[in-house]
Amino acid sequence: MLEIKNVSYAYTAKKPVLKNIDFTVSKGEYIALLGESGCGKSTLLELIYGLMDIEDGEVLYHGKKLLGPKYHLIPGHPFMKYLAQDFSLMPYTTAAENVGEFLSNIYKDKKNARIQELLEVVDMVDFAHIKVKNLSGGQKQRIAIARVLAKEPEILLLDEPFSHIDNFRKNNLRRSLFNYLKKQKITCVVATHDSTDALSFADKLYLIRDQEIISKGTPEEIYFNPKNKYIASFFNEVSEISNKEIGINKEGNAILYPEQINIVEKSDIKAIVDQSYFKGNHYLVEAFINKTPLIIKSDRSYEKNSEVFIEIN
Ligand SMILES: Nc1ncnc2c1ncn2[C@@H]1O[C@H](COP(=O)(O)OP(=O)(O)OP(=O)(O)O)[C@@H](O)[C@H]1O
Repeated sequence: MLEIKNVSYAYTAKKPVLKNIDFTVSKGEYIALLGESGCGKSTLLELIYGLMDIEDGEVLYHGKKLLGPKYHLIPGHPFMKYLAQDFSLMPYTTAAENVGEFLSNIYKDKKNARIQELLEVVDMVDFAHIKVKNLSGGQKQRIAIARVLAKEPEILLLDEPFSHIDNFRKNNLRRSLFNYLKKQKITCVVATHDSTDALSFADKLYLIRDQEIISKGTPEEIYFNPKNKYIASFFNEVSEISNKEIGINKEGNAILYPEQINIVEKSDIKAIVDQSYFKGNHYLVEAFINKTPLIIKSDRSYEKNSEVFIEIN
């Protein structure tokens, strides 16, 4: 078990980056750290990996404190791999050589089979003999993922692992990688600002804002019970409207995803359409109740200024 215990961190005395970060990760679990750019996700991964010393709080693995660079000549730990945003590849050697760099040369066949297996996981078999400097950004990122997997780490820390990969490949790669990690029971902590990296695969999400974890739970728990609009808007378009305006006899506001609002033939709630946006298999209709905007999922578009009736699911 990996334990992050009450970790706080500041690069400079005046500005804390992380405050009281506390969570545990079981073997084989996939944890996603979700937050806006600059909220401290990379810093947290670097602290877990041991690139900086933790003055306040501690990180434990199997109950043993992990120490930072003050105590290690080479920072990091043999059972853990960290994929930073800069990939750290060797540009003048081939993709396959990069993946196999840390594998033993004694059993050549075994080494080559392992490289092949990993190139398959990241769908880069066809590029095995291309020098890394000649690969695209997304291809480099896929090779970097294969490289950190090569020596079967017990813990994998990935910082925005799909940031350079086009949507065309992203879904397949996510499926392939996370299924592989689950099969091998590799514990994984991913830092991302993209909820789609997390929703379908993560066992737990931790949302970070203003240095702290503001929400934690399974993807379903957080998606269906967001504490506020900020949290909900990580996952989807959101509308916030006072309960009274939508006929709910309760103080406060309702936070609604587009699929929770329906346009129906007749109801007591009227809205005026502003725009309809084509989304492939549905439309998002932006409509106003007085001055409050609502984003509604619909199977058709509506003319600007048309009057529609609303029902809340
Ligand atoms: N070496 C450093 N020295 C001083 N401040 C730093 C250093 N590295 C990061 N910071 C600051 O710490 C804060 C958190 O940065 P961090 O890179 O951890 O955020 P992030 O959530 O990973 O963002 P991104 O997704 O853009 O990488 C930012 O305000 C950043 O400017």
